[in-house]
This record gives sequence, structure tokens and C-alpha cells, in this order.
Amino acid sequence: MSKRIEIKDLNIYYGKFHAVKDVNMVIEPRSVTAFIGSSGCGKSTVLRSLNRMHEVIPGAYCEGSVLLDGVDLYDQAVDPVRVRRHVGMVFQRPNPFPTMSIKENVLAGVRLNKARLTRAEGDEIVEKSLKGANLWNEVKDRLDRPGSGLSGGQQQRLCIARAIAVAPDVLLMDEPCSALDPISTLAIEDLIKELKETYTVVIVTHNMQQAARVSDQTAFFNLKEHGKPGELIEIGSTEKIFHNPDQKATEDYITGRFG
Ligand SMILES: Nc1ncnc2c1ncn2[C@@H]1O[C@H](COP(=O)(O)OP(=O)(O)OP(=O)(O)O)[C@@H](O)[C@H]1O
Repeated sequence: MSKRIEIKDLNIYYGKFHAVKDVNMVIEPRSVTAFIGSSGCGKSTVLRSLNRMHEVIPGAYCEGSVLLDGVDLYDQAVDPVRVRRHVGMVFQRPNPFPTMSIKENVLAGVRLNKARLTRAEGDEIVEKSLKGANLWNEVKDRLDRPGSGLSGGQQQRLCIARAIAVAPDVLLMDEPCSALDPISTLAIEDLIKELKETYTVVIVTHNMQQAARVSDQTAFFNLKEHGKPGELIEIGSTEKIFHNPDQKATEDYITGRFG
């Protein structure tokens, strides 16, 4: 559980388009790293390269390596489906399977990985995952009702429960609060702080206050020119990036002078 990520000389392409250039960074276990930067600079693209979701897009590929506790996810011997089991993902819009019950939503990923699951095993995973996602108390009496009947914030926590049900090492979150109201956002932010006790968490956010509130480390990406690849400009402790960044572009972005 909770693994160290090391990204080395990562270049990411959509066919001929070079989307992100020469990314190098280390993400320590049991920490939250926020990716910030203006629209189109490649934050989501880098995030998706961390569980090999990027290559699902036709023509898309990466060069370089992403090591998870020293094992390169892009090694030819590594099965991308297994990678996605170890590195879970939560998306911008809560996407529970609408016709499935709350319980079956939590177990959806587990069932893909484990053919036989006893009722008791399933119940245990459901309770543990929903408790881990701070949703148990709100849904424990309606586990057989559809996941789509929950509020947006509850649906996002259900998606987090589904992601943690397979016991991943890393949780990737792509703007997980952008579709949520402020109260649900705070609930997710509190949850992120708890999740880092168990997982390595990487979050893309456009919300500077959110990055400052939840992350230990912040990575600032930027686009020098339209049509050019996005680059990692600076990475450091969130405290430093927000109060004493090395690069002027970082300071300009943080203080709202561009982006
Ligand atoms: N499926 C795709 N096919 C081709 N190009 C893409 C695709 N997805 C993203 N891109 C391009 O890759 C670049 C990086 O996009 P990406 O979505 O990673 O940026 P981002 O920083 O996450 O942006 P935002 O903050 O707006 O979500 C952009 O130029 C974008 O147009």
C-alpha cells in the first residue's frame, strides 16, 4: 500500500502532437501532490500517464518511465490492466454505474479482478470501502438502492469507495470537486487528507485554495506558447510554491496574474 512514484524523462504524445515535455518528479508515499497550471498545459495528460490510461486514446503514447516503488509501469512485461488495479482513478464528474446498486457500485472493480467473492467477503469490502470514503453512515440502510439516487457529493464519495475497494497503492483524482457544491467539496477535501494516511494521492485542481488546503507538494505546469508542449516548471512543498516559488511564472500564476 502507498507507493513512491518516480517519473523520469516523461514525454507524452497524442499522435504527432507532443503534449507534455520532459517531466521529472518524485512523489512520496502517504502524501498528496497537487498538479496546477493553466488550461491545456497537460496536467490531466500527465495524471492519466500514471496509470496507463493515456494510451487508451487511439494514437496516444508516452516515452520515458514511471516507476512505482522502482518498477517501471511502462516495462513491456507489465500488464496495463494490473497497473490500473494498483493505481486507481477518480474523475471530474461522479460516474457511478446508474443502474447498479450502491453496494454493486463499490464492488464493480473488485469483481473484475476477483472471479469468486463470497457474500461475507463482499459485505466486508463494501463496509470498509464506504467507511474509508466517509459515506457509510449516510448509505448503510440503503445499500441495495441505485447509486444514481445519491447527491453529487455522495456519488463522488461512492466513486472514491469504488476506487479504494480494490486496495490500490495510488489514487489519482482529476478535478474531483469541480462538479460539487462547497459543502460536498469540503467533505471530499477532508477525505483526501484522510486517504493520504493509506495511499499516495495525486490531484489535478484549478482551485488554488484547494491545492493549498489539501496538498503537501505542488507541481506547477505551464505552456510557453500555444501549440508547444506543456512543461513542469516547478515542483516543491506546497508551502514553498505558494509563498516563495523559485520561478516568476509560478508566482504570476499563484497570484492570479495569468491563467
Ligand atoms: N484526446 C486528445 N486528443 C488530442 N489532444 C488532446 C487530447 N486530450 C488532450 N489533448 C491536448 O493535450 C494538451 C494537454 O491537455 P490536458 O487536458 O492534459 O491539459 P490540462 O492542463 O489538464 O487542461 P485543463 O486544465 O483544461 O483540464 C492540450 O493541448 C489538449 O488539447
